[in-house]
Amino acid sequence: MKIIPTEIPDVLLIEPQVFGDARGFFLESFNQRRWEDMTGQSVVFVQDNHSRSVRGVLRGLHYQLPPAEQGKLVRCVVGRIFDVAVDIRKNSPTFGRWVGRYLSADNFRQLWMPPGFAHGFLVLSERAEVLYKTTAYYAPEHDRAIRWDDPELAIDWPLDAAPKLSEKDRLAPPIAEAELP
Ligand SMILES: Cc1cn([C@H]2C[C@H](O)[C@@H](COP(=O)(O)OP(=O)(O)O[C@H]3O[C@@H](C)C(=O)[C@@H](O)[C@H]3O)O2)c(=O)[nH]c1=O
Repeated sequence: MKIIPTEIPDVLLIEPQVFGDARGFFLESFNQRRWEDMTGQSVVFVQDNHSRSVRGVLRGLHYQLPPAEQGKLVRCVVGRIFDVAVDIRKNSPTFGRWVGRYLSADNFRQLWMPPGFAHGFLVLSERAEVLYKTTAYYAPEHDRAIRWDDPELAIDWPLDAAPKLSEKDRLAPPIAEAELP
């Protein structure tokens, strides 16, 4: 497992070791002891999520307010996505900044964002299946969204057409009007 820092120190790109052979491949998608040794942080995941989306779907930017804030470890096991983490911690020196990385079934990369980040992704393949572990349970009453195309965030989504959004995401406010953690 390799940990690659990003422009935002708390957001990490993770490359698991992949053991390929004539049958296919094997990898450890998460190993708590190795994670703690390599990041120096302890983490407890309580929920695993799995979504499938078609090309052009954009889910996000989502987060949960305290006491239900979620750290997320995200990977894409079918297809390819552009995955984004936005720092929405009001007192953070990187508040409002974002990290975007391509995650795919071919590169096996994972993106880690701690609690205090909004998360979203754009699907770049015909279909994509995204799996992510979270450090807190889903809590609909604390669930919030920020608009994906907020000019203040200026996320450089690799889009060639208008994205397909949920109703909730279409109506999401800009960060300046959002209730933040
Ligand atoms: C997120 C979530 C949704 N649901 C239900 C609620 C709803 O009926 C249905 C679809 O929910 P949503 O429209 O919120 O799903 P989605 O737009 O995929 O929401 C997800 O987006 C990505 C970007 C994230 O980071 C996640 O944390 C989550 O917010 O699934 C759960 O039961 N548990 C969950 O953890």
